[in-house]
Amino acid sequence: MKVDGKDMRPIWFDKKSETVQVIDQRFLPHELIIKDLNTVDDTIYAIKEMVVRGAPLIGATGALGVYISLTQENNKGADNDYLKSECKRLKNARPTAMNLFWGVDRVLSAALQQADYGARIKAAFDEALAVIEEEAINCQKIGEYGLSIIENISKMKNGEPVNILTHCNAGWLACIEYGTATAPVYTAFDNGIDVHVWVDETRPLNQGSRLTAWELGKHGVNHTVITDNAGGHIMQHGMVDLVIVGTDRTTRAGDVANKIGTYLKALAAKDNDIPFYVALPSSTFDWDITDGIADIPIEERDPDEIRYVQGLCHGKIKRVLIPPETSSAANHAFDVTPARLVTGFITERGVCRATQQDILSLFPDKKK
Ligand SMILES: CSC[C@H]1O[C@H](OP(=O)(O)O)[C@H](O)[C@@H]1O
Repeated sequence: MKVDGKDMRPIWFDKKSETVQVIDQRFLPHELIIKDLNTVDDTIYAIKEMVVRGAPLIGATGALGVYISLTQENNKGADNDYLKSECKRLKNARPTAMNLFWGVDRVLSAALQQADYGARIKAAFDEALAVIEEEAINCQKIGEYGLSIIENISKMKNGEPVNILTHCNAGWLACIEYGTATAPVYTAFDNGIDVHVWVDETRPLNQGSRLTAWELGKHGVNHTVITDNAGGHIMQHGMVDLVIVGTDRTTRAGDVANKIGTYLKALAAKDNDIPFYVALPSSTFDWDITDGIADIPIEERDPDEIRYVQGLCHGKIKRVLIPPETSSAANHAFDVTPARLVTGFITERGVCRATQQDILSLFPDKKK
């Protein structure tokens, strides 16, 4: 996507230095810092500490992590078991996003088909880049399919702004290009449709106020940052026409794991008869499970992410520290929205309702 006139992605292979490079999203929107990933440990750190985050991007980073493992100086010539153990370490970096397992396994499979070590490195590199380019195209298609949903609302409103609420960051920073939840927004905006986005700040790491607001601002999309708890109120007062969120893992029956707080937005949308769509590439479906509440692992992150709230106050960084001696904190990073609260899915193969039958109508190859 273009940022200040320059094409930008959250991850790329720098040909000059022959290094995988990423935007360190922990410093956005204040600073644009680029980080090299030279080792598997660098890659695991980047995923675990959310230097990179967002399901498709985590999958792409894991995919390149397999290539990095093969080219890492002290790994060259390592046997299959060692490569498989490094891939297991990569997959253990974060538990919820399905894309991580999909991306690593896909590149590992491509590599193991080559006996010659040099050919193995090339196969891993080519497959990882294929993952990246396919996910970029998939998000572009999500935008194209989601456009009609926004267009229809715009027509019903005689061109008045379509007010869309989103949670966390499911933008190009979470993917490669376009994003998932933001892809229909960017596509509608680029097609001249008047859109406005309500951006949930998304505590505790503020992916909405830090990342989604930055993205939308750079693209020129009108948006308003709100507290996480304001969503129900603005829905009740007719200020939201549509909710679109991303997902980290969705079951074959349509249960959706996404950033903590998504479930509450889905409940409020249902109560106010507001369409609630989930945008995802097929790499985010977990085809092996149906019951998301029972079977999707929910990441629990360091409670200090709650205890420390960074912000500028009179020019100084102020941290609000909840003393651990007196206050516990629980930091569940995701929740699961049951399919019954989801209006539909926007995928690279089209839009469908949130039922196993409708999902499989788009992905017949996944029928058991
Ligand atoms: C398009 S996937 C984006 C998805 O990932 C985010 O989680 P995190 O920032 O912890 O990686 C959030 O759930 C987004 O919806």
